[in-house]
Amino acid sequence: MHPSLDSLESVRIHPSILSADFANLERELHAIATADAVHVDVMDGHFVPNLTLGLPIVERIGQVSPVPLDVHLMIDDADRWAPQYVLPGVTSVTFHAEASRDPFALARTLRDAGVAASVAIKPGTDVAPFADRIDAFDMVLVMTVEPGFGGQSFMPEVLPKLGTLRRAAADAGVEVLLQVDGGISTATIAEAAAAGADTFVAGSAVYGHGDPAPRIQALRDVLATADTLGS
Ligand SMILES: O=C(CO)[C@@H](O)[C@H](O)COP(=O)(O)O
Ligand SMILES: [Co+2]
Repeated sequence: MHPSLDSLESVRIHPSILSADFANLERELHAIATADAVHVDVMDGHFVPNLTLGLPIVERIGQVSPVPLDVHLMIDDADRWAPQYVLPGVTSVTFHAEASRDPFALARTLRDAGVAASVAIKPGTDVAPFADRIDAFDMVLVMTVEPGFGGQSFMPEVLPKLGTLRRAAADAGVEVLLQVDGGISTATIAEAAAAGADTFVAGSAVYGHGDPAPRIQALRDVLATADTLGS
């Protein structure tokens, strides 16, 4: 596993600031200080039909956040842009396989630049090529919604991909984080954990209901009593 991930606990909650109050970002970041990382959704209006934020804002978030940044790039031409997101405070950069000409070469570039290299796959994307070369990545993000928007419904039909990846990692003898993103809540997190996920992004389940801290704890509480890591 990449050294930047060593100090984290075995189950990880990453609130997505996509559902935060963008007019009060610094306050919203401090409100999730009990999380393991903040998930930062970068959307370009091309790869997905939504536009969020880019390099200067991610750079500033990295300067003020009390927790590490888990950057999720939903942008075209990942090969060109992803390395530029290796910024202070950023511990992992996730790019979409569908937006890269060579995901394995890009992962190498990110590792060499000092961050955990992570590839994301949309619900319709075949997991096999990434399971076959699982050692190339420090994290794989299995999207549990179509990327682009927060607040969508969880897609349980993608969960078998997690088992495929978990078995591939065991066979290869490597440690890889398996992240799920989209529709994660107290109602769905246990199912994702049982399927093999260990890193959980939650946007609308954490933000927008008053204090986020009890929302983070509620997700942890469900995991504490759930089957995890595909067991
Ligand atoms: O990447 C994305 C959406 O494309 C996510 O990170 C969302 O921000 C998750 O939001 P919820 O589904 O948890 O509300
Ligand atoms: Co995301």
